[in-house]
Amino acid sequence: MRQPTPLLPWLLILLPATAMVVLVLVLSVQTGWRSAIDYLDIIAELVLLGILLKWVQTASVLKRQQRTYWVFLAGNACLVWLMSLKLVEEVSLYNELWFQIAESLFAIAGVVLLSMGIAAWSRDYQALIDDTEAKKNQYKQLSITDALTGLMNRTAYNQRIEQFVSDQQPYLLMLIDLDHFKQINDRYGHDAGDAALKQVGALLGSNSRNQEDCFRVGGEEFAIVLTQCSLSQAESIAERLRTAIETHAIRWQDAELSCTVSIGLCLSQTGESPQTTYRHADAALYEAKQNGRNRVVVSH
Ligand SMILES: Nc1nc2c(ncn2[C@@H]2O[C@H](COP(=O)(O)OP(=O)(O)OP(=O)(O)O)[C@@H](O)[C@H]2O)c(=O)[nH]1
Repeated sequence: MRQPTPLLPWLLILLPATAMVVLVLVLSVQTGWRSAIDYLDIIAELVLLGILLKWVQTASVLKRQQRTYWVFLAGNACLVWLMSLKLVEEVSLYNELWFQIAESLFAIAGVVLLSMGIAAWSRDYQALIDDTEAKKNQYKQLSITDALTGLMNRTAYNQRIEQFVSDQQPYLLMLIDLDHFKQINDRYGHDAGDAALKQVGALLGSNSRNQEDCFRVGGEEFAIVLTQCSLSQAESIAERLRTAIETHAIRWQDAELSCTVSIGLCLSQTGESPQTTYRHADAALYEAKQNGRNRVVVSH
């Protein structure tokens, strides 16, 4: 969007003001000066003029919203013209009909344009607030989302578990780790490894009761948290997930890779810290790895 040149608004205001000063001098010579008391009016009008000019400077913060900015500026210019004419009238006693009409027109135009400016500014401001709010939510969402898989990340996992602990709600933690994942990276390259992580993540997400229950908590490690579910139900879910991954062909370019996972499952105990529950699930996962991988082990 093209920004208005900073000089132009000032010229719009200052040129007529200068013209008015010249007019005052010329008309004063013709009509003579008023009594001293009327100079109070002149001072008041000068103060108002000063305020309006200050407004022009303040309104420059609106430059991003060009239309609003120009409406404000035009409203201000009209009022500056009005004040200038009033000054001329006050100082020089010049009071012809065209002067009165011009003053009225500037007064009406000034008030209408400033009102329109204020309405437009309120709309712009509201849009800015909405935009900021939307961006804040977007950044918040990004901060808890894993960029590769699109699943919730470790931060989101920690927040969720903290919530369970503070609500004293028991939960089942399933730690899922890809088996021999290093070999996929070594054999097919890091991009193939990424593709495998994405596809396994998608599979876990779509097989979870709720996508929000599924997290990527490490390089090739995922977690699923379940509530209102018995240990044996969770074990069948884990078994179902393990089979789904084992039988899924991971597509990478023209190749189809296969991959298995080991799963450690643990039920949190009342008063237990999140770290302890995680350690128990991790120990079960380690056991699954030690016992030959591609299996589910429940922590007892
Ligand atoms: N492509 C890719 N690889 C990753 C990412 N994060 C971690 N890794 C790799 O995952 C591999 C993990 O290797 P290990 O810890 O030895 O585990 P593993 O080969 O799966 O063996 P086990 O867990 O014992 O079955 C390492 O090679 C890491 O470089 C990632 O975001 N993308």
